[in-house]
Amino acid sequence: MIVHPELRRAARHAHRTLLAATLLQGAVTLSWLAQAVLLAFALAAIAHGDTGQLPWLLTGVVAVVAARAGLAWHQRRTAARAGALVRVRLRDELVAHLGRLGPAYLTEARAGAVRTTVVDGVEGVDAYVSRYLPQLIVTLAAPPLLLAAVALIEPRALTGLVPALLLALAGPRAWDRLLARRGKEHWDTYEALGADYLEALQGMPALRAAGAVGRSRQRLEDRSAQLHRATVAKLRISLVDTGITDLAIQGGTAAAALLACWAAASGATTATATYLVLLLAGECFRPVRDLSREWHAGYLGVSAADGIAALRTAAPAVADNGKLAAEWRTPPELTFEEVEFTYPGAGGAALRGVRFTAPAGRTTAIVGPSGAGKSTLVGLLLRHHDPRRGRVLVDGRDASSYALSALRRGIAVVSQETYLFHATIADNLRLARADATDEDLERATRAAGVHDEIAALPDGYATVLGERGATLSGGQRQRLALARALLSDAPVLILDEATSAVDERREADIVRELLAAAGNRTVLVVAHRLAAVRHADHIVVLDGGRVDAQGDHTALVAAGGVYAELVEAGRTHQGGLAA
Ligand SMILES: Nc1ncnc2c1ncn2[C@@H]1O[C@H](COP(=O)(O)OP(=O)(O)OP(=O)(O)O)[C@@H](O)[C@H]1O
Repeated sequence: MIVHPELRRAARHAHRTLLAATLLQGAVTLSWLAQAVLLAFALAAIAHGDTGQLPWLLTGVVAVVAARAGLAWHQRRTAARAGALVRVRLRDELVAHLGRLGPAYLTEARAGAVRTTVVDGVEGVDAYVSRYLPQLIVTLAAPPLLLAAVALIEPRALTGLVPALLLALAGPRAWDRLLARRGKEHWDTYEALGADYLEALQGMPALRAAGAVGRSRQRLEDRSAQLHRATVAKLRISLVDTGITDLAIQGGTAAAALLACWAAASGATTATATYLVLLLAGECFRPVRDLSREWHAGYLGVSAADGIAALRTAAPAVADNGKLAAEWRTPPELTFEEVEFTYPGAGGAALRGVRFTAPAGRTTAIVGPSGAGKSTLVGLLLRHHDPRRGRVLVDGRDASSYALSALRRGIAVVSQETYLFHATIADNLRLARADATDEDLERATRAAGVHDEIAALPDGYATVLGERGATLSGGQRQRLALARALLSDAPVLILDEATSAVDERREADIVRELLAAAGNRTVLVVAHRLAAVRHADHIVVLDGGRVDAQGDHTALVAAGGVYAELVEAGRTHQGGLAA
């Protein structure tokens, strides 16, 4: 009888429907009671040889059985509706919260574990809330009423019934803590197995390339064995629990029967009362037996409850207290003011005293060696994290003063790791703007240099892509993602290594086309390869988390320093390739 606060909270999503399901469950229990009473009277009538009332009594039994069939059907439907409501609302809530947690959360949590919680865990909550909870309430309410009825007929029967009922209900409580702990251990192992499988499936090409498929399979086998052990440990406790309940039920029913027979044999009670006690004693334990059955269905929900609570209450990396709507009349200016940032748990700062302005409606390039802090800057602009010191200003206001969703809607990002979904090319593009026309799609794909390749496919824009765009080349995936970003109306466009998978010959052309298509948006281009950014209005050179220099290409080359070194390294690389 574990009632986890998270599950109680989930039940509130469908409290009316659940109340109806519980009342119907109560009505089903009452129908068993009515049947027992009618049968007791029928048996007593047979014992007395008084068969005149038998047809009415037996017709009553048939009517009760028919009514129960109808009530049980209605109860199951209502409970299923309540379960579906809870499932849908809880999943919505979790997915919305995941959106608030943003990508920063998934750098710590494992995607497969989150998937297991949101999919399997919520299914378990459905079973717990829709089947176990109504039965629990009925089990707590019905036996006391039945005991009161038995007390009125034959009080001596209570000496067998009450201790047995107390043992059946309270006995397994001694195991609750252990049961909850085993359930949690089982769930943690199940989550880890889900996470390992997802990672192994997604990383199959890397595993194969590294010749590590066998080792990965061994790891999955070990995890499966671990899950098996956790399942057996959980089952062992659960079976002890069920065993005690069964023992108490059998013992209590037998004791009540013996007492009732003894009372009848000694002439202390009538035949009707004896039959009534015999049948009602059985009914006292029916809800307990049903509860034991539903417990097994709802146990998964109890095991998953901690994980669901942890995900639902996980604190986002940034607070969403801003109210501004991010509706800029013209594309905004972006300013970094003495920005300092250290990743949680990292040894050193990723950015130190970064200060520069990306002018409104112009293109600013951010360049620098690997690890210089370029992507971190983009993350701060999108508020995946907030700076430890300093400010990021968008259109002159602190980024944190905008509502988070509005700020992120105003900034379209194409990063090195694009994400395309298992859907048609057109659907993937329309993620950015659901009402985009076919002409809008074509304009964007032309600017991103991918229209001709799409048009050459047998199904053109209706081609269904493999998961994560697996049926396209890396360069094609990136260019589709670029087209998608162009389609959005966001006034700020960020290209974070967005053309890294495109061959260098095409990169400069694509960037030129893109910037023309971007119109007067404020554009930030993060790039390793300088050919793509040399024509930017403004170039900021980052090194070791600091701004090393800024200006235009000519001035930066003339000044020497990191930028000139990067240009030189690029030339050497091209020379090496050409050689
Ligand atoms: N999630 C993280 N947790 C801890 N440290 C991080 C995290 N992400 C990045 N870093 C560290 O922050 C520093 C800046 O990383 P960042 O990704 O911003 O560099 P970058 O200039 O974009 O590099 P690249 O050109 O290789 O993509 C690096 O030292 C990196 O190791």
